[in-house]
Amino acid sequence: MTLATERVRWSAGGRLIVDGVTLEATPGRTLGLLGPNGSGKSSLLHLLAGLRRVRSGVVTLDGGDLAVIPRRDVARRVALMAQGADTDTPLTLEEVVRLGRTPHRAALAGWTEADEQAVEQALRETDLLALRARRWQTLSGGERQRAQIARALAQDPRELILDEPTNHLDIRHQLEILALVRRLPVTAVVALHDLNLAAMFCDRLALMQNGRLAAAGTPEAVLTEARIEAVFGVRARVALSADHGRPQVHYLPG
Ligand SMILES: Nc1ncnc2c1ncn2[C@@H]1O[C@H](COP(=O)(O)OP(=O)(O)OP(=O)(O)O)[C@@H](O)[C@H]1O
Repeated sequence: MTLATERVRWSAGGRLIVDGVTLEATPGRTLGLLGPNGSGKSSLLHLLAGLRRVRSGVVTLDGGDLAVIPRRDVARRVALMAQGADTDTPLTLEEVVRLGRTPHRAALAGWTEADEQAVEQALRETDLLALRARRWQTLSGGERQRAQIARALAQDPRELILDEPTNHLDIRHQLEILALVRRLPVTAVVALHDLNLAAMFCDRLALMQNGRLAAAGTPEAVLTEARIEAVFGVRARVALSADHGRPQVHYLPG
């Protein structure tokens, strides 16, 4: 068991933003969250991370109501890399990644070997060892994005929630980061805009539309031509890739 939602609703600004979503992540697998701009993906991810309270319904972690689990216990389990979390900090890249260890450290306790190893591993896996001493302000958008992912990995979560983790990355790093997420022994929920990358790297997909779940299931089941047109308003041809066997979307003009 891991993260799940049951008929979850959340509203803001007098509007229902997440409207009755029931969803279950599969332990150890990668769930991709798709949907047009403003369809409620980020809002749902914040609910899954326990950073927002549902208006009705329930978010569960291992079957228990997330809202009653102490914040620190949730932070030891669930890491969220949010969109637009970037700040102008005077810290170095490595110092930012080390912040990921905060939920695991007792008050006044020193830096441990386990903390050190988690940070080293996170820097290695995100290809950032060479940049560790760089000041945050001097990093490119993509380098910062990889550092935010490294910070989430240093948290050593069992549930890893990523909101568009690849939108600033070059194609090699997009492929590497998504392959890494799939390879890690975590339950991952990842919001993505690239339907082809989602199909390649996610075990299951959930498609949001106007705050509701329009479809959920395997990439083949979710990414049909009719659904892409209905949800995104885009005509497309979908074929199984001869190289990796997953659906690949070819967008059609007009
Ligand atoms: N705190 C808030 N107050 C008012 N409206 C909000 C708030 N948070 C989100 N919204 C609105 O809710 C809708 C869904 O936003 P959300 O960020 O969850 O969508 P999204 O699917 O992640 O979009 P994108 O693909 O553009 O990142 C949007 O219309 C947004 O403006």
